[in-house]
Amino acid sequence: MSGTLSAVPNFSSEIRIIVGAAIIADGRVLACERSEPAEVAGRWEFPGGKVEPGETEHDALVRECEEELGVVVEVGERVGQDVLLGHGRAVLKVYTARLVEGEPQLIEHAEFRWLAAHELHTVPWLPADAPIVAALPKFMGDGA
Ligand SMILES: Nc1nc2c([nH]c(=O)n2[C@H]2C[C@H](O)[C@@H](COP(=O)(O)OP(=O)(O)OP(=O)(O)O)O2)c(=O)[nH]1
Repeated sequence: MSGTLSAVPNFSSEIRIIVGAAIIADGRVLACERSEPAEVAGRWEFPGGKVEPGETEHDALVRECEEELGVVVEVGERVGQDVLLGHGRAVLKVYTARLVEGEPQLIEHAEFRWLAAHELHTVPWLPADAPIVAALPKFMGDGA
């Protein structure tokens, strides 16, 4: 060991990518209530999670929607910009998606709701989602 930190992989500088799916059907988006961990339980989010090593963002979205909701989705366009999370240690990227197989099941979430554009403010989103929620209506068509 040289005693310098340069020989040690600096995991702290790695930025995790979190992907979220804004699943849209008939002008409504699927909002999901987190059941855990305690700090975020009761807050609402887009289904999704961390991109695993070797996985594309697209693959991660498809996998997370299957794990969390039991559905197959087709991934569409980016919604809004990257949102920094955890003091810059992670970045949230949200994409539109549409259901191609199955109906959402409550597997990991406490509740879900299909919200029209004018109802987006009716649930307490995770704070980081605010700019994404603001950008969403133009992707939702005429469902208000
Ligand atoms: N899925 C998702 N996560 C979000 C959103 N907004 C937001 O701040 N987050 C944060 C909450 C968490 O700190 C992190 C995602 O972590 P997660 O626990 O859902 O990821 P995961 O499913 O891969 O988790 P795990 O299997 O490793 O426990 O991103 C959002 O809209 N969707």
